[in-house]
Amino acid sequence: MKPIIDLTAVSVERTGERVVRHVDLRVIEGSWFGLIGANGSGKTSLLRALAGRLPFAGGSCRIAGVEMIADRPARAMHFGFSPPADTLPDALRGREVLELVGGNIETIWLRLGPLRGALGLDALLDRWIGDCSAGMRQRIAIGLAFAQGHTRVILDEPFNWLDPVAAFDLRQALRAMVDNGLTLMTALHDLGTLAVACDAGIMLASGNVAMALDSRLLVTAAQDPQAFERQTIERLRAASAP
Ligand SMILES: Nc1ncnc2c1ncn2[C@@H]1O[C@H](COP(=O)(O)OP(=O)(O)OP(=O)(O)O)[C@@H](O)[C@H]1O
Repeated sequence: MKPIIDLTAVSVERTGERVVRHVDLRVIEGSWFGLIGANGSGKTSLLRALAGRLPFAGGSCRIAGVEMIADRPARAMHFGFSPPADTLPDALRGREVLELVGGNIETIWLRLGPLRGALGLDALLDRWIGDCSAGMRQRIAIGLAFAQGHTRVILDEPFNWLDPVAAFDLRQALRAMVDNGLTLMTALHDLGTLAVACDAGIMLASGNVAMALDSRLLVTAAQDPQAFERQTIERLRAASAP
């Protein structure tokens, strides 16, 4: 199958230091691609560059067959991307932030589909962002990534701060949307979600691909998530050993 996102030897620099090095990855349309790796391994930097929030320092980034390595605005237009939850404006209510990004709330609900209930967004519409807990902010931030109706969405650690019920409901809703055609990329720290929900992925270590997690491996992982967790933890430990 032809990839919709095709990165070859991409690099990203932060303050002059190369933090993503010659990474290759391919994402098939209508699939969920997971990135795992130690803190500081480059997941956020790679996702932010793909979403046009940072420049690439080299390589090739083809999206739907079009080269976009040097075109940050085109990449930013192409993907839904949630802002970091702690950067949402305190002085606005949930509804105002969502409508600023996605227009009329009824249209936004249509775009969000099962995420509206999974994220409990109705209860947050009239709440000031400044009065929201970290998990409430996270719910709104995830909603924003879908508010414009993108069919390709990038989420950086979307399960952070969510309570167990919300995390479960979000995972189910995202999986249902992927089964319906959404292409999703997420950074994850939760190996259980990677095993049971993702179709493919990579493990990053010090900005390099330490392990490709292909669909065959993840099908096996879903059958025995505990064994997958043990093996992956060993790989992560080895990959981040000094
Ligand atoms: N705003 C920034 N300015 C300068 N360097 C940064 C910045 N953000 C991250 N870095 C550096 O880039 C490298 C990769 O960080 P990045 O945030 O991409 O890792 P990560 O895998 O997402 O980590 P985590 O799991 O902790 O979120 C680290 O060495 C980090 O110190």
